[in-house]
Parts: sequence; C-alpha cells; structure tokens
Amino acid sequence: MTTILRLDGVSKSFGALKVIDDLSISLAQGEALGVIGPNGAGKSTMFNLITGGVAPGAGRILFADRDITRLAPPARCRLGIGRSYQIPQPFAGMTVFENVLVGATFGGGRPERHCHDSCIAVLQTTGLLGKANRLAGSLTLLERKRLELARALSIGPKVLLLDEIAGGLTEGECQALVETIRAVHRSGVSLIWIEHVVHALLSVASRLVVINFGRLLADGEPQAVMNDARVQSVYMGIDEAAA
Ligand SMILES: Nc1ncnc2c1ncn2[C@@H]1O[C@H](COP(=O)(O)OP(=O)(O)OP(=O)(O)O)[C@@H](O)[C@H]1O
Repeated sequence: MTTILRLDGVSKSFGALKVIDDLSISLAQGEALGVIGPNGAGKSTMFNLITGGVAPGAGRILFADRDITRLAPPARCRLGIGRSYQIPQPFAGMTVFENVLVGATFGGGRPERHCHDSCIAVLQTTGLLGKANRLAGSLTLLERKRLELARALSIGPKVLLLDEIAGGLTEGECQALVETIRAVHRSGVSLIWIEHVVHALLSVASRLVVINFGRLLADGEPQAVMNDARVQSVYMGIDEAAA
C-alpha cells in the first residue's frame, strides 16, 4: 500500500506544555483514518502541524515521500492537503458559490471554465448546489458544516483533514453529513477525521488511532481499538480493573 502522508517522530511544545510527543502516524493512499482522544490531547495541533500553521520542534512530515516539514501552508495546500475547521468560519458576506470559488482559484493557473465547473461539482457533492447564491452568513449549522467541507474540497485535495465536522448536529443531520463524507472518500480522497461523535466516525473509518497527551495510545482496526482496555480507561472513563 502506498503511504501518502506520514508523521515521523513529531513533537511540539507550547512553552512548557508538550502537546505532541514523538508522534508517528502514517496514512495510506485512499485510506479513511479516524482519530479520537480526550479534550486537549493534541488532535487539532496534529492537523496544524500537517497543514503548516504550527512548526514542529522535532520530527518530520512527509507527503507522498516529499519532506514538507518546512514548507509554507499555501504550498502544502497546493500539493493537495485540504482541511476543515472545528468552528466553520466562512466569508459570511459572500455567497456559497463565492466561498468555494476562493479555494478553486487559489494559487491561480487554472482556466476560468475549469474553476467554475469544479465549484459546481463540489457544490453538487456537498448538497449545496441549490444554495449557491445564498449568503454564507444565512446558512443553518448543517449547511455551514457542508460549506466547510465544500471549501476544503474546493482546492482539489488528495488528503482531506476533517476536524470535528459532526459536532453539534442532530442525529439525522449527522447521518446526512456522513453520507456526503462517504461519497467524498469513495471518489478517491484519503481522509483523516478527528471526531468525538464516535458512531459517525466508525461508520466511515477503516482504521482508528487514539491520541492521549500527544502520544499514540492505540492504532488499528476500529472495533479492536474501541475494545482496548487502555482506550476504554482513558477515553470513556471505564476503569481498566472493572472492564
Ligand atoms: N497555539 C497554541 N498556544 C498555546 N497552547 C496551545 C496552542 N494550540 C493548542 N494549545 C494547547 O495544546 C493542547 C492541545 O490542544 P488541541 O486543540 O490540539 O487539543 P485537541 O485534542 O484537539 O482537543 P479538543 O478535542 O478539545 O478539540 C491544549 O492544552 C491547548 O490549550
């Protein structure tokens, strides 16, 4: 299996606080990797390290075998690393279409027709085509989550990082979003999805990792990981002795 993304012994501290501690994780091409861990475990920081918003104190990050550890965030985006944020922050005064167009035209070099068509395709995939001319600021929470996904897809990612995209949705809304994420994955995009809504995550992820205090606690087949006594103790508060 080809590895598309790899963190190799990565560490990051903020002052005296070690947030990521010698973390090594790899993502295979086409894989859907789920990530869980307690609040403050370092999950979003891991995404910030991958996208380049935060620089590691040690270790390397490789994308398709290329060392991108020191590459600026826009260059990583152009290579095909897209992400969504926990709290959607669209351009509220712009339309849904314009929000997606920002990503589709990022970096330049693509013909106008190509950018237009790729925006339409992204809006279709994310179920927002009927809202293309609505102002982003007028969208419901589910629609804003869809737009967050659409903006991440607009750059044409090879690897998509989803940060708690299901948070705050009703069960029905969550199921609808899961269907969309499945469709994105089926189209060939490799995924890393951080999520506290575990049942949604497990319906997409074929592998699950657990991060605790910035370290890898478990990595493997999702059900086996969820049944791991250390994971139940740390993540679900189930006493190892009582388990
Ligand atoms: N830029 C920063 N400066 C200082 N501390 C930070 C910074 N970014 C994150 N932290 C701290 O690092 C720790 C890990 O934060 P992070 O957001 O990565 O955790 P998380 O696992 O994503 O948590 P959650 O599940 O609550 O979103 C927290 O204690 C947080 O306050």
